[in-house]
Amino acid sequence: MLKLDNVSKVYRVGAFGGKALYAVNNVSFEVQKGEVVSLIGESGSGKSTIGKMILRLLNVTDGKITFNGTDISTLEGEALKEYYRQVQGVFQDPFSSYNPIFKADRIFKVLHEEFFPEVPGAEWQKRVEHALSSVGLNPMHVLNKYPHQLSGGQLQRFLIARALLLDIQFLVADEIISMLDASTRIDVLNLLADLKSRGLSILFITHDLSLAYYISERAVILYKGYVVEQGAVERIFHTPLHPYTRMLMESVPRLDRKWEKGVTLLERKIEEFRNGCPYFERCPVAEKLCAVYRPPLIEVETDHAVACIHYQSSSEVQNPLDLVPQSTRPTSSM
Ligand SMILES: Nc1ncnc2c1ncn2[C@@H]1O[C@H](COP(=O)(O)OP(=O)(O)OP(=O)(O)O)[C@@H](O)[C@H]1O
Repeated sequence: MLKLDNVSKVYRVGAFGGKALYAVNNVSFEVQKGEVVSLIGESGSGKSTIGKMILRLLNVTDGKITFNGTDISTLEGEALKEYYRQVQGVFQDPFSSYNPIFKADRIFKVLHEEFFPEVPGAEWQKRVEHALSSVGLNPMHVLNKYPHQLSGGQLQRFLIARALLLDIQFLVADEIISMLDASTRIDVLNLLADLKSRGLSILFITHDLSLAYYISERAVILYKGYVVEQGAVERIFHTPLHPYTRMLMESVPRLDRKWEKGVTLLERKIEEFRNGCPYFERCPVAEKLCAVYRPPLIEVETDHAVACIHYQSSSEVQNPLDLVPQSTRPTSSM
């Protein structure tokens, strides 16, 4: 359904845009119909940039995004409008999507005028009420109110209802539950699960591995714009391979044990680093070679790929400076 092929995004930064910042680097993955794929990574790893490129809010610098086989960068006019009927996004801060001087349900009026001007008002009202009910809201309680009179969870559901009115096939859900309280979180998560069971595909953007495990079938782990691990969420959750994914797993608080270990920060000299593994600075098991060698994603078992030198056989490793010829597979203590 939706496919990213070697997608990169470069921002021009610094004085007069003289420096290139690779926010997303050569990322490839696919989301099938009715599938939820989680895009996981810490702040600044490029998650939102990917979401915005899918929603055509940002152009792709390199590579291609296709939706049902069509390169989305070629869409214009009616074809682009049709794309937005099928692909929509909901973002982290629900309040920022509303203008506080207008009632919250204005988003439905705008949608009516823009996409469905031929539908009579009474019929549209019925559709709005139906969409609100299907996201668990009582139309009587939430219509005709200003944004400040509704909770974050209700506003978030409004946005999902808006997407449903378009009869979308693909939803980009960018950190949509991070601002909600625990009970509302679970409601919105269950709503997403329900939408999935009705055939909707979702790209679920999060920094929280446990949320991803709850909702998705597949996961893509991003670090500094690179995919470091991807595959079936069960495999990643139960057998995380990349040292970064392991660190994320250690950061998940668990009720059955005291939280002792946090983020591993190592004192590794950055001067040593020359276009090597993006995780080199922080990796507890990095070798000298990792400073200069960037490992490709290698499938180590069905539906589980990792980009780490420790999972490549030494013959596959192209040592750019002929520094260290051997690398060994990690032991269970890694
Ligand atoms: N318009 C921009 N111009 C320059 N750099 C940008 C721009 N937008 C994002 N970046 C940079 O691109 C990188 C990726 O940003 P992005 O917002 O995609 O990360 P993220 O993983 O979604 O983070 P968060 O979880 O904090 O939203 C960051 O280093 C960010 O500073």
